[in-house]
Amino acid sequence: MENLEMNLNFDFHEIYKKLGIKQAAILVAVSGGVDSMVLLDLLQRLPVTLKPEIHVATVDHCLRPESKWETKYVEQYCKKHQLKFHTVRWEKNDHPDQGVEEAGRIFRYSFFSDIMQQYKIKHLLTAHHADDQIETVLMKFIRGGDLHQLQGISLQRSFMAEFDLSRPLLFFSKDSLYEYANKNQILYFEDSTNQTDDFLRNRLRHHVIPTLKKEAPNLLGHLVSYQEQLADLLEVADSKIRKLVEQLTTLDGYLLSKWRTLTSAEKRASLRLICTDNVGEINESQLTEMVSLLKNTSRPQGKIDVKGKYLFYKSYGNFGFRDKASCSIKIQSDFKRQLRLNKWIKLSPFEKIGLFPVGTPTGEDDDVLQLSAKVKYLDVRHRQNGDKLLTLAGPQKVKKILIDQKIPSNKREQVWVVSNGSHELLWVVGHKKSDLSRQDVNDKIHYIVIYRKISGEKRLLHE
Ligand SMILES: Nc1ncnc2c1ncn2[C@@H]1O[C@H](COP(=O)(O)OP(=O)(O)OP(=O)(O)O)[C@@H](O)[C@H]1O
Repeated sequence: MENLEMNLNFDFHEIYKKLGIKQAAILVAVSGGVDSMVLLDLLQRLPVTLKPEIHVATVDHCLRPESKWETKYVEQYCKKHQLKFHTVRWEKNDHPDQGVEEAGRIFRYSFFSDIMQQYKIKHLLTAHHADDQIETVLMKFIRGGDLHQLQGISLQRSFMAEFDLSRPLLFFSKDSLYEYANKNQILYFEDSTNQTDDFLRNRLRHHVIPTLKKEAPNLLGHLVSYQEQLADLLEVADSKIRKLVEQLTTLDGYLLSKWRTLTSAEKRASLRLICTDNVGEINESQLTEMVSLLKNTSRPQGKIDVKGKYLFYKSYGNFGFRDKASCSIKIQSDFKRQLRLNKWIKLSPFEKIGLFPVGTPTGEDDDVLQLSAKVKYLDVRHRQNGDKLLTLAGPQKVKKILIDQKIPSNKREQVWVVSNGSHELLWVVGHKKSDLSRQDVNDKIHYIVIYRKISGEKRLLHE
């Protein structure tokens, strides 16, 4: 017993030193259970050179009748030991869709961050210990998911960007914490819900972990060693994969031709990271589906529904993700306006088109179609089936022009055209002009049609 206490104290000092907190103010998350009460005791025994200014935070989740007495006990303890105490009651679940455990956790950490902001505290300490670590890793293993999660609970990580969260008891077993508490007559509460088998964590704690520990008394040592190896490998691999993804990235998504030059493992790993960056974690079978879509050279376009919210698309040279909501914004397909001399027509908040006499000044970025006096009627509308562009060589199918220019199918519908009132077009705006409109073909140019994009700044001035 004597040894144990000595060890716990000594190791705790060493670990605390490594955390780099020194004498700064800290917030300790204390539930009143054995783990956090032992942590509080150990913190107060730190040598003066390390001893921080201790604030304590306790959330009364109001889920058990006894929780208010536990909170009261922590408050009295703090008063006796001259520690600053903060508490709050959780009376309303703001995240009912999350499940009570998760919603409680969100509330707890948001309370901690409020206190930390108010008192300018940078460091939060919780009492997670080695058995929590084993339970967490087994739970991740059972539920499946991203390999990074098998690294489990870390000794220290950043928290809400501006703070850090440290778990100095992470290498101590729960048994050693009980022994320490009993030896030092530390009073603590047992959470009655911990005895039930209602939660996966409890089932692992009561039935699985004791059996594993019997087979491997140094279970935690093995776990720590695996986690260290995994952390090293992931750090090296992650930075390499990140570089690959950067090389694939363009303004329009990711470059398919470059992705196809990668090895099989690089293909999957880079795609996995692209998914995480854009839509969060995805399952491996969906990743396989995406890989085969990208590898399929006979289909230049394709899409896959992801999580009901996104579309993973391949479109000629690019691939990437789109929000389904933004893809489903329907264009007004029956839009049709006659072009009248000296009048602009607003096509969208970002673009307009107008018919003007030749000689009208145009801007550098304007797209201009020249017309002879023979033109009697002109309208502007979206592309329709059967549209053909008039050319000297005969009519050309608009669909073919757009496919040849590798315009993705969802963008093809949005293309504007200028027609003479039939399916015969003079201009597929932004893509191809009828050569019948060119100066060398027509006797004399009388009119010009100007297509102008309105930039954000100009748009504001217009509105
Ligand atoms: N009601 C509470 N008030 C203050 N701190 C708490 C409370 N409950 C738990 N904590 C802190 O969180 C640590 C982990 O507790 P527990 O394992 O019950 O929570 P968890 O929700 O499983 O974990 P996590 O908070 O990391 O998500 C405790 O050691 C303690 O420091």
